[in-house]
This record gives sequence, C-alpha cells and structure tokens, in this order.
Amino acid sequence: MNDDVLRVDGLTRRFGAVVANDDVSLRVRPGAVVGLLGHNGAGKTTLVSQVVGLLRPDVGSIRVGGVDAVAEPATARRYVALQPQGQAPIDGLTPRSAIEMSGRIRGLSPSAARVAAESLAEELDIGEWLDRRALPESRGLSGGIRRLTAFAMAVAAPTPLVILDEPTNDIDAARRRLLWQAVRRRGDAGAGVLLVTHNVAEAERIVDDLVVLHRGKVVAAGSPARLRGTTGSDLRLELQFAPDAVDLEAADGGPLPFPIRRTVRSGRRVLHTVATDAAAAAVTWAATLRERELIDGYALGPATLEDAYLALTSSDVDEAEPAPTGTEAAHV
Ligand SMILES: Nc1ncnc2c1ncn2[C@@H]1O[C@H](COP(=O)(O)OP(=O)(O)OP(=O)(O)O)[C@@H](O)[C@H]1O
Repeated sequence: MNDDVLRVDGLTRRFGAVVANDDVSLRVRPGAVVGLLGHNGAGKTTLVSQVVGLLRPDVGSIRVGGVDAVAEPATARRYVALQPQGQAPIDGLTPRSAIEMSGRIRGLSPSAARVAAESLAEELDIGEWLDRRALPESRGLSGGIRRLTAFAMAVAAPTPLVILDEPTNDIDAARRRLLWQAVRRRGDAGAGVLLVTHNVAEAERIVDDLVVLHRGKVVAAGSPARLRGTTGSDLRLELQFAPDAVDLEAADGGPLPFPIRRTVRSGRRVLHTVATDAAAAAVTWAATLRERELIDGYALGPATLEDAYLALTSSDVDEAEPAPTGTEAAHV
C-alpha cells in the first residue's frame, strides 16, 4: 500500500566521520503511532530534522503525504507538525496565546483556535496555567508545563503527520499519562504519529509499531509484541548490584540452577529472562545472593519490551538461543 503518510527509504546522513543515519528505512501509516527508540546519539533527531526539512540527507528519499520532502521541503512541511526536542520559545506568551497562535498559523479561524486551546488545556490538565505568562530564565511556567504547551502547539490544528521528539521530558507522572492518551487519540483520529522517546515502558502501551535505532541503523522494527521476542509467559528476574560490587561475573556467573533464555547487563542491573516454571528456583537463587550480600535486591515480574530493547541496544547480551521473534531484524 502506498498511502503512507511518512515513508523514509535508505536514508544516510553523515557529520564528518560520524554516520548519524545509516541506510534508515521506515514508514508511518495514517492512524498509526510509531515509536522511534534509541539511546542518546542513536540518530533520532537527525532523522526528524531531515523529515521536516532542517537537514538534507546525503543519500535516500523521504516522502511526506506523498510529497518528496527532499526536493520540496516547504510543501512537505505543510503536512507535518513537529514538537521539537528543546523547549518551545514561548517567553512573553501565555500557553493560551501560544496554542492559539500555532493553530492560526496552521489555518484555524480565530474562534476554532480559541476552542482548540481550551480543549487541549482540559485534555492535558493545564487549565490553571493557561493564562500565566512564560518569563525568561524558565520563570513563570515550569519546564513540564512548557513541554505540555509545546505539545498542544504542535497538535492545535490537525495535520496528517505529527512528529513528537521526546514529548514527556520534565512532565510529572499524572500528566505524562494524560499526554500518552492524547498522543494515542491523535492516531485514533487518523493522524500518523512518529514518537521519539527513551521511555520504552510507557510508550509500549500506546504505540502500534516500534523502530529501534542503534548507532544510526535500524536494528529492529515491528509491533511491541513482536519485538518483545519472548513467549507470553516469560519472566524477568532483575538483580540490582551494589555500587561497590566489583565482580559481577563472580556473583551471577556460575552455573545457575535453572535455564536462562537471555541475559542483559545494564549498568548495575542484570536482567535474566526465565520461563515461568523456573520462577521458584530463580527466587530462591536470588534470595541466596541477597543473603550473601552479593546483590542489593531483586525483582521478578513479567518480561517487558524494555528487556528486549536493552538487549537490542546493548553490547553486553547473552542469548541462550536465537530470539523466537520471527522478525528479520531482531538481532544486532
Ligand atoms: N550538527 C551536528 N554536527 C555534528 N555531529 C552531529 C550533529 N548533529 C548530530 N550529530 C551527531 O550525530 C549522532 C546522532 O545524533 P542525534 O542527535 O541524531 O541522536 P539522538 O538519537 O537524537 O540523541 P538524543 O537522544 O541524545 O537526542 C551523534 O553522534 C551526534 O553527536
């Protein structure tokens, strides 16, 4: 089908010796929320900058709403709204005036822009700040309210494609939940949404598909269930090591009394993926490590997408066997 609202093919962008995007391809269909995940420096913002015409690719093509965004960036830009990664420059404005102004720039009538500001303030629970002025040096409005205002500015008028670059930074947990729901609603209303985030656990609940970038390359793509790459009944045993634990291998590297499907090391955490029937043995073993003060603590719960994401983007992974995902890109 060629009704993609965003289609990126073979995109490569270098900065000197750094290959920030390396043969990246992805697509976003109308009504789909696609999460773009990756660590710092993975190349996410470079990709977004090319889609909105702020950077030119070295190689590859970008189509936004069917328009060649490399050849005709100004035309393509009409189909896309962007919430950039940094704070929106709204000093001197109130959230209400900033949201209304964005809506007006995107073609809303004055009355439609007023209605949009009111309804977004309600949707995001920022009504109490709607008429408070943002002042220089981050005064007047908190970082979180500024981020929510920037989101409202991006979606004040509907566009076929919405790109959100880390929209949840600085936002408290309750309003983050409202924001995720608002993002999902934009997809349900028919927009294609490209959502750049580090927040794997929260994004998992609202995205249709995920694309994982690692060092400029797409290392996995597909639905959250496909990327999770474990059977529905798998569990995750998380071990937390003390800051002064010097020999992680000695603590957890011996023969284990149960089979482990996958192990990922992430800082002071070690995440083992285990089958449900190994739960009792896993807890007994972890409790012993805890008693011997080799670990600070442990937790056993359902395997999550975060485990799979860390496995895809970490160089410190042991796989017992190839991940049973059926995806062509579920390995690095
Ligand atoms: N203007 C630039 N000049 C030189 N190098 C750049 C430039 N912009 C990005 N890079 C480099 O390209 C790589 C990808 O950066 P990019 O900002 O796209 O990553 P990111 O995934 O958005 O990271 P973050 O999550 O930290 O925002 C990094 O190595 C970065 O240092």
